[in-house]
Amino acid sequence: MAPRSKKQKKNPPIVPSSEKPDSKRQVRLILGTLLLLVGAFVSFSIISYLFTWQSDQDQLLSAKSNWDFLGDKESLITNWGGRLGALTAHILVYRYVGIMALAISLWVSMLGIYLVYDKKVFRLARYLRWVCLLLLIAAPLLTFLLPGSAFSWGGAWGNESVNFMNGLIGKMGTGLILFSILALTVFIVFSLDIRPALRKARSKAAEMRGNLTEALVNNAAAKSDTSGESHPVIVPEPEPMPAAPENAVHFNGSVNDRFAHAGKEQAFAFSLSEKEPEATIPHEMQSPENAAQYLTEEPEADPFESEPETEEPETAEEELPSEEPESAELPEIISEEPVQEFSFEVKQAEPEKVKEVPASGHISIQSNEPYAPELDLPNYKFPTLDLLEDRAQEVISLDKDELEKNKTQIISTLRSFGIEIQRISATVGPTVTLYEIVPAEGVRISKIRNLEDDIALNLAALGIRIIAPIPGRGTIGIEVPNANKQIVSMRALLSSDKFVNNKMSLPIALGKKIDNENYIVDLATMPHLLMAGATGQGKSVGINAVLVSLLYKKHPSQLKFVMVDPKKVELSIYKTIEKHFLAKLPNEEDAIITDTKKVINTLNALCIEMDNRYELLKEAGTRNIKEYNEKFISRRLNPEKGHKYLPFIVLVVDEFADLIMTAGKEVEMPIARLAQLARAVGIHLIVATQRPSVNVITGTIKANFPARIAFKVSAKVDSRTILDAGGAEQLVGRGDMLISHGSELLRLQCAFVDTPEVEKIVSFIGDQRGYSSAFELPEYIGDETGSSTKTLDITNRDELFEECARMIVQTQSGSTSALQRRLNLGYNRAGRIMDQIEAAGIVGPAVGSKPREVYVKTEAELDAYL
Ligand SMILES: Nc1ncnc2c1ncn2[C@@H]1O[C@H](COP(=O)(O)OP(=O)(O)OP(=O)(O)O)[C@@H](O)[C@H]1O
Repeated sequence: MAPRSKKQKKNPPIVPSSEKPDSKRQVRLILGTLLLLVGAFVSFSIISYLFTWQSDQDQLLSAKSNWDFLGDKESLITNWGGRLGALTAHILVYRYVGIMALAISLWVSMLGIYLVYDKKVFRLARYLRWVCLLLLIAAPLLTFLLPGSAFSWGGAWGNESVNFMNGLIGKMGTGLILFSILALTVFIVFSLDIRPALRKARSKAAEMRGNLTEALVNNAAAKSDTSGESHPVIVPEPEPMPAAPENAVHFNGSVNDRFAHAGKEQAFAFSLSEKEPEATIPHEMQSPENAAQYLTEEPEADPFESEPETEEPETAEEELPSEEPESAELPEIISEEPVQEFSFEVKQAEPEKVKEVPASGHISIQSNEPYAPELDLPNYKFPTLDLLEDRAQEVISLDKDELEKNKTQIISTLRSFGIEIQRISATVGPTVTLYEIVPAEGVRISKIRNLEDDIALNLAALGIRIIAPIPGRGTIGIEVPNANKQIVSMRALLSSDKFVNNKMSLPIALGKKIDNENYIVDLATMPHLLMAGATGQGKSVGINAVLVSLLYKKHPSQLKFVMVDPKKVELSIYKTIEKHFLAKLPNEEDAIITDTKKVINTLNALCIEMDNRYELLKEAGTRNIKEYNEKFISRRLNPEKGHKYLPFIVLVVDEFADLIMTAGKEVEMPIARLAQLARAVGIHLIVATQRPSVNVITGTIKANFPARIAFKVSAKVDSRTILDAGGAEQLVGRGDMLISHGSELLRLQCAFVDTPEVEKIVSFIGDQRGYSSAFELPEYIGDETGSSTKTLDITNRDELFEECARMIVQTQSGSTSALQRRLNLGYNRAGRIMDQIEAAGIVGPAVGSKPREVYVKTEAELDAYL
């Protein structure tokens, strides 16, 4: 057959690879593997880019060059393909052809597979045509259809071509042209499919014609029968199947019709034979078997098939339906054209696949892998215990003489006031020893309580505290400071089982109780901490103990600190861990806030963060941060709807009195609001002050800080201000403290951690790879302070603010994506500038994906405004 010989010319028989020169095969194999890997990597990176572009784009665009970006070890890239993946996807998608770049990478993978297998697994030439067509048409179409989208669906090509066409023929014209091209393409593609359908329709018409003829003939015969006359019946040509082979090739449906109806519907066969008079193989079509054989050979003659497949005849033979002329599978089976059409459908399905893969890969809902926030910094190492001093040797042995002396003195003192006791026992703590007495029957406790000062005077010791009675013990306690005080080792606390193996959200090792039990509590349940005490009594050490505990237990992705240090020296040591653990306002230089004005903005930003978090919790149907994060980790929340893993935020204010003195209500109000509400959303406060007066620790503050720590204070009234009870004035200093938590009042010796140790810990953390910048708090644009706040905002504006505002006024389109494209800005920066432009009243609020309304109509108006 002519077509067969043509094919043989086109595709010489495949030489088994073993017969080929080895080196050639090896080169193909290596090249194929390389292409396959490159294609897979680029596809993977592009899919990832769909989800990670927002966070990576700023860094990509701010890098001086691509090489700089690739070499920047500090940059924190979220693309699954790392820096190279992010850059490749960015170039292909953003700078060139948009999401259609995926078609290129898939094609490269196919080419790789082809080279590796050494045979035509895919129809590469045809697919290449498709890729080109997609790149040309789909990119502008996507840009046209998604005009306000921040994501560059059509890439630079899509944007430029649509912009050009918009300018040239307007939006309507662009739409018309694009859709016409689309319709034309679809028509060209589908025209291959229309012909079998047309053929089928024709054959149906012919069949009907045949039936009609037959009916007429029968009718005529019946009439002649009734009239008694006998006329010869003229029936159209009786040849069963006069179809031409070309016909069989191009119009398979009708061919099958033909052999299915062969012998039954002569008129049908006849009608076809009329159209294809040069029929040469009608006999081959007489049986389905023959027809199958015949048909399987036909594709080779298909003039539309540029790359006939060697495997296809087998498939055709397997799938050939024997009787069903209208089988939907028929085109696939017997002709190349339908295969071509089918492959088109597959290609259409490819973008769907792309949609699915990211959905499962990124959007939590479909992935089974729990989300791990630690993967932000997978190589982060927690500080080691050897960074802390080993103070185990400093444990002071119990002085029996001292104990005996104190016991005798207590008994004789009480006796001198007419108080007899039944029993006395002692518990030796790190700083004080607790003597517990059981008074003789009939002794009134109030009598002992009233004698507190006299007993202390008689014992001639500083720091005596009488607890009458000890709640829940039925005894009266007398705390007497030890002559030799023991330093509570932070290292011992942090290595204790209670600290290492607890399930607390924010465990803090505060110190040791009198009975030497480690006091480790969960800051999340406290939920805020107020620390007060006279200067030099151990407040800073206390804050360091809390911060160090958290640093030893939490990963940077789980915890952020907002540090306020009006004294400028206490917390500055933590600057080293800015990129790991600190949070700050956008565009703010220092993460440790020392300026009162900035403190107000920061506190208000925290309130915004709190409100935002409440919104997220509400949307997620959760009641607190724990439930929310659990839901997020188990991938039941969609990050595309703004859900994200929420780290705990701990606000540390070192000198609260100073802030209240300078800013008063402006500071007190947000602090009170945060203290009241922020607990559920994981924002906790640690506020310290050395002036525990009532105008600093106001009723509002006190009411919202159930956990309060008092170091030694100078007067009983201060102790009452802090704890609502006396006792803090009796403390001995150097970390000796009272903690009031709920109804409990406990005496603790604070764990000691020295500044050099903290320095070692923070530099251990700071030396590791961190985030690209500190955790960003929401921007706060003050409005209560009127013009002064506005002036402050102007100074904080992005340097491209004016340029962007001008561009928006010129184009009269408040589109963030346009800012991104034209000024080569990252998503976040463009969004921030747009917010500033909105705050300046130049554009209106965001309305879905549409551009914002522009309020300023002319440049002159804008100049006047600026
Ligand atoms: N827990 C402790 N164990 C042992 N010594 C301590 C402890 N806490 C504090 N000290 C001693 O007390 C000194 C002063 O402590 P710290 O600097 O914490 O006081 P402060 O209350 O912060 O003072 P200021 O308000 O003036 O900064 C420390 O240098 C240390 O020697």
